[in-house]
Amino acid sequence: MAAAGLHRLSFALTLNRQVLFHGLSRLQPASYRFTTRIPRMAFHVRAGATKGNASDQFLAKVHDNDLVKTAGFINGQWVAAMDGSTIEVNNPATDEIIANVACMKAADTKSAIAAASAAFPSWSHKTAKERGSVLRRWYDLVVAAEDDICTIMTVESGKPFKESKGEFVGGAASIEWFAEEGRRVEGDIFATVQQDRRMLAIKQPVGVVAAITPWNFPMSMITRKVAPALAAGCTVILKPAESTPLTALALAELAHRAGIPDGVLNILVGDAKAIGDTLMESAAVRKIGFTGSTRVGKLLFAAAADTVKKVSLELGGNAPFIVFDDADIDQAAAGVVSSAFRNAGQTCICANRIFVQEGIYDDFVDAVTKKVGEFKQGGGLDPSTTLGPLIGHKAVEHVSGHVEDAVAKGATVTIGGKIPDLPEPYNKGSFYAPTVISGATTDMKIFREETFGPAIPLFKFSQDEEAVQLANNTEYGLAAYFFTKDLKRSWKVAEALEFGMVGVNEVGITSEVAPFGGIKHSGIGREHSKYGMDEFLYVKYIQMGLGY
Ligand SMILES: NC(=O)c1ccc[n+]([C@@H]2O[C@H](COP(=O)([O-])OP(=O)(O)OC[C@H]3O[C@@H](n4cnc5c(N)ncnc54)[C@H](O)[C@@H]3O)[C@@H](O)[C@H]2O)c1
Ligand SMILES: O=CCCC(=O)O
Repeated sequence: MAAAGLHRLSFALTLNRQVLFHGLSRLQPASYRFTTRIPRMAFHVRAGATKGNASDQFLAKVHDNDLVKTAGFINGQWVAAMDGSTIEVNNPATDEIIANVACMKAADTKSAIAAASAAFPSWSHKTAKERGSVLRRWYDLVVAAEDDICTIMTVESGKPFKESKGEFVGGAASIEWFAEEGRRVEGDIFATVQQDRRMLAIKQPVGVVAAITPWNFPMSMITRKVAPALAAGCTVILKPAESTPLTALALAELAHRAGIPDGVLNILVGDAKAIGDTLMESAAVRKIGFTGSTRVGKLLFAAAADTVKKVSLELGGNAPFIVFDDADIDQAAAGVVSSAFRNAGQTCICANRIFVQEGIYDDFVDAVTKKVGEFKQGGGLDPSTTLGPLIGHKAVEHVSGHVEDAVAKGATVTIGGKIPDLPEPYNKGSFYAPTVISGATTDMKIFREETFGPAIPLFKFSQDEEAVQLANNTEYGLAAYFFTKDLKRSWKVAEALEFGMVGVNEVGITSEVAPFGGIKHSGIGREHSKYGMDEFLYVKYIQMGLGY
């Protein structure tokens, strides 16, 4: 990959200007020196900096150890917040500050809206092939920077490096998929009802798109919105989560190097409410693509009404996982553990409520408890770590509140149920021990609410209908899973589950080729696949009169 050689991207974590950690692109293999004490993080861009362009500015900021204060990307320029304010970014495994980034607000947001609006006419008039080629270059540069991006993700989100790699593969695949999919946007020609008229429909980009993303997947939640929006011909203002902005900034730098024109992709880091309100009030912003909590999603949904924006919302989940008595217990236990403890339980599609048929209940509790006992908690850059921290101490309180409530109502903790004893510096991190709860019942918080942490409750059921009724007994409708070897049961249960996605004998359901999204309070709209492209297009009906 020639571009990677010329435009090699490297990131350095610096302490008192002494480089403690250095991640390099795959052309120059990384020599990692792990440290847990990283009070300050800087992106270090080495090559590809042509004098006077934004990469050069980026480089200069890094040399001043100053990027941390700018960190907004508007109209192809790295900019500070207009009021000069900054916010801290923490490593949740150690609670140490790794960066201070710009805290942008309403005035910065207005400037990004102006840039995205000005860039829209020329970007939307490019051919799909031209846009696809730029996206493909972005994909190539992202792939060349894989280890750097995974390192950043791990340090700012806490997820183990191996999990960052997993997210990276999916996140990069979204760019590749939509780079290709843009060329397959097609319209319709309708059979005419009058001899002197022709009727057809074309699809056009909706305009300026606001994308707001969460911290639990710092890369893939971004690429699955930004890539289809850009492929469709829209321009974008992205607001990543304030706790994980660094991955987004790396993606912006690579997008710039790939040739995405100024103003087409803008990044705002900072005050969520001020940025969100300004984006939602703006008549120029024609679409909001949001992933995050159901609470914030509902606020944005209501706010979008005023300017009648197109909306897609990927919100919270409370996924059921049903294990029928004919299932392979080991496979089902492995499935539960891999789904429920992915990203330390902080995945919207994590198995959250496990329903086990009574004949196999005790064996299943034992199998899951044994598997959960194999996790090793610690810092994500340590290769032996298999379970990372939660995003913050509040999240630990939320999970422990669910566990305490379950125990108070009669459940038994078979493993975990506490804050683990970890050595320095992880004793300051936001860890909760992986936890299994047996004897769970429907009056417990853990049944009704999204736990979003490493604790799973096991409920007992006897009949198939009862399992489906329990599974559907939630306001959420994102993902559901079940394990059985019975074909007839598979169809009946898959069709009866009120969820946007169903995994049958499988938990790895996310793919760029398949529609991702929920129903009920889990959201509206779909990401990925051909449906994910439609979210950024509107249909225009054209009638041609031939009788003039
Ligand atoms: N359905 C999905 O695809 C999916 C994927 C990942 C996460 N999630 C959900 O996300 C939640 C966890 O993420 P989170 O805690 O970051 O969610 P969150 O709703 O607190 O934050 C999400 C984003 O919204 C921003 N935000 C917060 N308040 C805002 C406001 N008033 N206006 C505009 N933006 C605002 C945040 O800064 C962040 O960028 C969980 O509920 C999880 O299930 C859903
Ligand atoms: O948190 C939600 C995203 C999960 C995924 O992409 O598999």
